[in-house]
Amino acid sequence: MSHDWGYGDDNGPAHWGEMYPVANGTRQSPIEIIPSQAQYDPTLKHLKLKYEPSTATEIINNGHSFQVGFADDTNKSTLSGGPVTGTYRLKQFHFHWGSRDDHGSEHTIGGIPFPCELHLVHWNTKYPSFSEASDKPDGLAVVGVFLKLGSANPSLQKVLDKLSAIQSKGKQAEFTNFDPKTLLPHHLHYWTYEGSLTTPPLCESVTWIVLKDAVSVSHAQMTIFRSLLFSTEEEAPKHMQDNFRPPQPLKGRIVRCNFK
Ligand SMILES: NCCOCCOCCNC(=O)c1ccc(S(N)(=O)=O)cc1
Ligand SMILES: [Zn+2]
Repeated sequence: MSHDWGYGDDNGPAHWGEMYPVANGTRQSPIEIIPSQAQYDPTLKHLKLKYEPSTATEIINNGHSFQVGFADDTNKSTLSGGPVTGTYRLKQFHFHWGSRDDHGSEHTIGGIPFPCELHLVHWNTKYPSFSEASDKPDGLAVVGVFLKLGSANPSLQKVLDKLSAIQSKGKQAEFTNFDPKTLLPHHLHYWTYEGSLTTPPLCESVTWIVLKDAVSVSHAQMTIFRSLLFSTEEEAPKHMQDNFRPPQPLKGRIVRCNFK
């Protein structure tokens, strides 16, 4: 019987290595980003994100987070440039958040967490599919965006308005005509490093691109995230919160940045 992973005391990040030994590998994510130790790399290109709103398809509560899925059978929504070679297709975006506003992100900046972190997941089109790409060293590119407490975010609200339809694990609803670009800050300055998925199977297949600038989220909006449930409709309700992995050892990796 597979021991389902989660974020509880008995199946959380401290236990993931029992089932997924790569949890103790050499390029695990997230990490603590220390700006003063990042190396400016003038050869890094600007990040090119091209998203077509019609490729958004559905919103799903998968029991660990909620995600907005995209049709990835064409190059309509892609990431290129930045630290990557070639073209990566957008597959989904999702979030990680805390039980209170003083923590919740996966990456931290100088040891400081944010209340929430957005991940936009892309796969390398040199491979035939996301699944094929997901365990290759250059298979995935994830853009991480910090959400900081401030004014309500109208673009995020369009996503949050759908959460009542997917409160329990396994529920999904149609979600289309949404442009993920509206969730990004104006400037795409970034840190980049070689890492992994931050949830099992923790594959060491991710080129991380963490944006320096954050976007806003209000306290009331954070409360909507926490109204989701980890549990199915049949189970005792467990609020979906603290669904983040803490920072992992850098193990000699260099973090580069495209800004001075
Ligand atoms: N089925 C073949 C192997 O598939 C392994 C890939 O895992 C599939 C499910 N997980 C993910 O897609 C997945 C995607 C992104 C992130 S994260 N939080 O690192 O952005 C974590 C997990
Ligand atoms: Zn994530």
